Amino acid sequence: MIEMHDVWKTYPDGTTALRGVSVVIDRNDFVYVVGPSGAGKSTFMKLIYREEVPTKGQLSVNGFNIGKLRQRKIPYVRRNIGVVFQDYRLLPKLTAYENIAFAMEVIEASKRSIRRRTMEVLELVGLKHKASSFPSQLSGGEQQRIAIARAIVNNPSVIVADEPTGNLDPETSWGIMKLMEEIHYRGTTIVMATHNKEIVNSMRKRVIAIENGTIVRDEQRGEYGYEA
Ligand SMILES: Nc1ncnc2c1ncn2[C@@H]1O[C@H](COP(=O)(O)OP(=O)(O)OP(=O)(O)O)[C@@H](O)[C@H]1O
Repeated sequence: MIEMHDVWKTYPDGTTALRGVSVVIDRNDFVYVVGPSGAGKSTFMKLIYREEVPTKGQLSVNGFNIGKLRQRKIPYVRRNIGVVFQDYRLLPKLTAYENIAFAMEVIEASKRSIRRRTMEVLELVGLKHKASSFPSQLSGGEQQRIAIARAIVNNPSVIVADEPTGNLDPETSWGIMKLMEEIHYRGTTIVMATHNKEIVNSMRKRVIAIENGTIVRDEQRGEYGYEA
């Protein structure tokens, strides 16, 4: 569960990106975060995966107070959050398989469980046959599938995805969205920032709209609500 209470974020240069955000995202929610460019969506996401810390207010993820987290607890909390970016961020010198396995090596999983689980998630994203390909040999949609496999390999309770379909054509985007739905169905909370009006309007999930650093709308089975 993610809980924010009157969360503010001002960057070191004085830009205030979030102004008093309060929200509860329950276990197994699927939430789209929408809003104009510069509204604060990425900042909202970065706070959840602790890339940034709040300037003011309370934020907890799975019961951990993110603002006051001790350094040694950070890896433990991060392990429970998978992150997916618009630009995939795969390691170019590692194969698809190695990119995924690496996330398990970092947490010192056993060789046997790495092998088993990496093949399992490759299968889930439909890319077992591309296990030995390098990112440069994969299409954008395939790279994003590998990035999603990497994000879920350690069984996180939450996936935070910041514009995961931003670089993809509509058909490929739909495939990614169906995959996210499948992951959600298997019991993972999904928080996804997106500018994709068509997808938000047809999936009818919870929609949180952020404008100028505040939540202006929070609807179950919501709509995108802006011109694309
Ligand atoms: N590291 C930073 N330092 C200073 N200002 C920042 C930083 N990151 C973001 N901002 C500013 O904070 C505000 C919110 O940015 P944010 O990236 O959260 O918006 P966004 O809604 O994700 O936008 P987009 O849809 O364009 O990705 C903007 O004014 C932005 O310029």
